Amino acid sequence: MVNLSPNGCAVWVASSTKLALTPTAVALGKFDGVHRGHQRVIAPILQQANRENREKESNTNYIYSTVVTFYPHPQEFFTGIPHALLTPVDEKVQQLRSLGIEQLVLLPFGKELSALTPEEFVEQILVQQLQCQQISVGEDFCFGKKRSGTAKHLQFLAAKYGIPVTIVPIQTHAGESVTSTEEARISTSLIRQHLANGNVELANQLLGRPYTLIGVVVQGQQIGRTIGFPTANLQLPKEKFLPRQGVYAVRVFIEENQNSAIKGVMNIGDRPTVNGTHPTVEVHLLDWVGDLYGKNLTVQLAKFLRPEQKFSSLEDLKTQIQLDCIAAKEVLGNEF
Ligand SMILES: Cc1cc2nc3c(=O)[nH]c(=O)nc-3n(C[C@H](O)[C@H](O)[C@H](O)COP(=O)(O)O)c2cc1C
Ligand SMILES: Nc1ncnc2c1ncn2[C@@H]1O[C@H](COP(=O)(O)OP(=O)(O)O)[C@@H](O)[C@H]1O
Repeated sequence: MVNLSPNGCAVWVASSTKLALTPTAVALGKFDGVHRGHQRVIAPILQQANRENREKESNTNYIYSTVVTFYPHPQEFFTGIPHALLTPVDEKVQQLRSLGIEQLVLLPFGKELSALTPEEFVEQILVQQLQCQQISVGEDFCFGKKRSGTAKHLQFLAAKYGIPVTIVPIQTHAGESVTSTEEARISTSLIRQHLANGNVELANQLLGRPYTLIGVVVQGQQIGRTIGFPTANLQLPKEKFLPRQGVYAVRVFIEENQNSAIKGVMNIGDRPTVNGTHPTVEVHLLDWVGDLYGKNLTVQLAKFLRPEQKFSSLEDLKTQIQLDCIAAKEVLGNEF
């Protein structure tokens, strides 16, 4: 599968090593979120691939900058419980493409792969199948049966094949409440925690970009237009991690218009005022009129404004949404 960007650069997505383009310079990990820490792990293989490629005259030895990850998420395989993701596959591909990665290899994570010893993983997957020339991992990377292989172990095993391994130190951030290195560690779980608490600004800092929801607009109950606030209802990938329920100030991009942001307010919740039964994600675009059904929206979260409430009338809900729009304009006002 090839995923093309608007400027024509492509990411080759291989659902098994058999379909991978080789030889490779590999960054190994789960990379959910493609956050600032992940970006540091990915950087060395971009440099390596570029250097090697410039030196090579013929295409036969072209080294593909490749992210190798596991699918489904190993936690899902071990617990049997669906694991929500900050970046489902399509969004991960988008992020990797913007970093300059050429290939994403999804290793099917199951009984077979999880039973490989570290030695077997290196020999079969990295050396034989991916023809790896260079590897980069985070300091806390674990691999192989029962997670028995460490980054240092990988370095030792790969050296036998002459493959250099870069071990990237854990990236930390300096937050106000941070008291230990562990608390300061930039991690997918810390970002999830901030999002679950509505701390969007902190999550965005750790990601190195705004947390984003990408989905297609579907029909709702058609009540929005009757109160003067039509809302585009988003259908998201089922595994997408949702932040705290409530109302947010957001920036919205319609389809391919990635350069023109529209201010908006978003509600994530069950809509108790209209006796909603399931959570929905809906966005009202400020000072904007048009048809969005079937369109793809990219919604960047800027700030959590308030929790969802049950109002005694639609009129009260409308008054509150008017206040939400004012609050959102204040948050987003000077930015575009
Ligand atoms: C900014 C904003 C804030 C909202 N806040 C609430 C809320 O606090 N409580 C609630 O029950 N519904 C809330 N909603 C959801 C509305 O109930 C919903 O948009 C309305 O019922 C229209 O739904 P429809 O798109 O299915 O027609 C909010 C929607 C928006 C856009
Ligand atoms: N400013 C706007 N923000 C969001 N959607 C809008 C806006 N103006 C028009 N629309 C259109 O109105 C639809 C939402 O109207 P609404 O009455 O809430 O219906 P539904 O319940 O189907 O979402 C959107 O899907 C979009 O096509």
